[in-house]
Amino acid sequence: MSRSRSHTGKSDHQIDLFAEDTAPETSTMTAAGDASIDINDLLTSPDKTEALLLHWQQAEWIRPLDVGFARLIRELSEEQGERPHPLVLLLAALVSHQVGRGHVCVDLGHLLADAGHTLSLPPEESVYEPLTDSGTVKPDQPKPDEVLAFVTLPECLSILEKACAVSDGSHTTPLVLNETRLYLRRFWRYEQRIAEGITQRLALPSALADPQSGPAQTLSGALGQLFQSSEPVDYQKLACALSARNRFAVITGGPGTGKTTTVVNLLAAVQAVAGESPERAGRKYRIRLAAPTGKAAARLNESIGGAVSRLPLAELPGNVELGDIPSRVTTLHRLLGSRPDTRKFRHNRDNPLLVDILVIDEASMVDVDLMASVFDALPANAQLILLGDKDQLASVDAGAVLGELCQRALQAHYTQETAKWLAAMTGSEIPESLVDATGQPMDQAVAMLRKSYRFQEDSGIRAFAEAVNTNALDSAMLRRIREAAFDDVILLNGQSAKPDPEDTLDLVCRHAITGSPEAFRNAGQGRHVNGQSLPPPIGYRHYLERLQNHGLNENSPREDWDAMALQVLEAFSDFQVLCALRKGPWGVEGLNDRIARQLLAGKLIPRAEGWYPGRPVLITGNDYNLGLMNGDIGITVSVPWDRTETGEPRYTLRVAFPSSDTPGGIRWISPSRLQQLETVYAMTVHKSQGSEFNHTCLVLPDRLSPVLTRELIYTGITRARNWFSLITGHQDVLRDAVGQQVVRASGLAERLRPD
Ligand SMILES: Nc1ncnc2c1ncn2[C@@H]1O[C@H](COP(=O)(O)OP(=O)(O)OP(=O)(O)O)[C@@H](O)[C@H]1O
Repeated sequence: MSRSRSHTGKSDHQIDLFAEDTAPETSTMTAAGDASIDINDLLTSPDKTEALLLHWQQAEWIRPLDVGFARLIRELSEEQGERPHPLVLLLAALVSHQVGRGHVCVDLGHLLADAGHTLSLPPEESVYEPLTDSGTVKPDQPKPDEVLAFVTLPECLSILEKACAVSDGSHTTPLVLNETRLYLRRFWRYEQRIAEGITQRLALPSALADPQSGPAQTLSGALGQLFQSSEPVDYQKLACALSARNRFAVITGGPGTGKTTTVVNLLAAVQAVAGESPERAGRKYRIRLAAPTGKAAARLNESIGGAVSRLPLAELPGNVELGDIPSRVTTLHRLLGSRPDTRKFRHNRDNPLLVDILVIDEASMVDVDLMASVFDALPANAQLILLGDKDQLASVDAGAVLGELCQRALQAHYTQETAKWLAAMTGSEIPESLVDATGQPMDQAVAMLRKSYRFQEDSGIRAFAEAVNTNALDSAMLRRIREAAFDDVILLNGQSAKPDPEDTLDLVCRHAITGSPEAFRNAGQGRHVNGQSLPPPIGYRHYLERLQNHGLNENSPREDWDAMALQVLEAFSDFQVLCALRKGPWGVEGLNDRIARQLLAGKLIPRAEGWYPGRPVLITGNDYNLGLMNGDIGITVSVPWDRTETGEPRYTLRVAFPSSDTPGGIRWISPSRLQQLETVYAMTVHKSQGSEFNHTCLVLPDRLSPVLTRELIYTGITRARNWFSLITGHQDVLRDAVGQQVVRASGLAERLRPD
């Protein structure tokens, strides 16, 4: 068992993983009192491993929660009369750490091959200037790759298999080992419930399977009416057909590829099939639409109404009426019936939703926990359709469900049988490149939309997003952006490779106020979109001036205040600064502070701290009492509705939020009632998911960090509807970030593969 192998070139270590059986128990070590730790010794006793974990906790490499979980495993093992192997404790803390970083599990093969990279430990604050003197990364700190350097996969698996805290899931243990993946039990269950929900649905027979059957003929007829494209392959029509056939389906596509349009057509088509079905006796399907956040739900609400009103209902079979196609979108939490202080929902296996078809938009934001709850709440034969952009950032919490389900979407991998069926339903041949005789069941339920209808062929936003997404960001593209060769994209400080940080941050503030129309091609003048002339890009001055000059007074009726607040909220959503980080001068905190001070200097706001008229706020946690959801945005307004002791009107501050119940309505909430919020002149790209802004400015810091990834840059760019500006603290950061991809450890794709 003894290993002697130099892995860093610095020293040779010998660790015997089983030495703990004979090693004398030393007194408990505390990280505080132990400056240097002998790497050879770390996996020889639970105490020493715990001391190592405490060191990592003190260095803020791992969370107290991770150490606490390892302790819990130790206690549980000892209660069962087992002295836990130190490696089990170490891995318990590391799995917990990985879950905190969005992974569903730890792949032990990857971990042992490259622990530093797999765990992102030590945390890389910067690759340009290593923070050796910052106090965060201590040179004498034993690193995970050093500690795990002599552990082999077979040894590791053998130790885990013997541990009483670990099982294959067949009985209740806090850790589950599935092949080489180690899970916290809860997350293993989430993944299992999702995989079961999908597999069970994919196996259900479809009344549409025979192209000659009545229902299939109705579907084909309805699709013919709904899609009149002259393209050789209409991918929207194909997606509709595929999703109609399956009780579980995924439609993925980039911005403006017509996900909403497709799903509205799909719902009309399936209602036509229901209307013609003798078994259903004309009874239509009960359909619900949901999105993971209030913001995403509101956006879909806006776009779906238009798409529904354009449906050629009179031309469809099955007497489809407007009321058969839902146009109200709810949040997933509201749909499932969330309850304060518990993760459990009102709707579950025992109390399923009354629904035949559920459509979830922006599904990339749904984590494994919520997705498992969706499957729990759905009746066994209900249809689930996920919509989203597979290339966007994954959910904030653990998992990357949509991304994993769409791993093979680009090449489709449709079997001959699927391709033939699709050709029969849509009337067009499926390209050979999308056909694969070895296609898997999951492949037959995924459709990718490939043409953007929102962005014109010459759109810079579209070209830039595509270049980022395909890792094809070359100097020619960057030059075009820097020189305003596109109408809609500008790199504002592209002249210098490493501009002065203070100058750059000042530039962000000036840009945030005006939107810098002069920097865009033709100063942003003369653009037309869908035949309408587009106003030039704007910044925050626009909404603040609108608020300052509202012209209302004590005698103005409440409806006028509501209408004004709505206009101000709309004006605010015309522009948004996005950034990658939370802390530091380039993060949300630093930029919010700096932009507020600049707005104060420009007399656009009366104060830069605390509550003041014009302060925009982002809700950061669900508040069921107030009916506010994480991601909701409100603007602070001074209103004359309170009275002084003498009965005179007194101006006080209220925060105006768009009403989630009444379209166009406003909820006025006193600042003191708001619990979890932050100022939102700057917002993280993560928080911006599900939102879209007329003009988006993405600020990248002056150094690379692990959060700066291709998915983050792509998500940032695709939040822009008409104008996109980029400001970067270091030009290499953009290139390097595009080279980093998010890979989340999970076993979902593996579980969906047939044995
Ligand atoms: N087949 C089509 N032919 C012409 N225009 C289309 C077609 N499909 C969609 N559009 C138009 O393209 C725009 C974007 O469509 P839609 O909102 O359905 O896309 P989306 O993928 O849902 O967008 P988002 O990225 O905002 O989620 C809309 O103006 C829509 O009317």
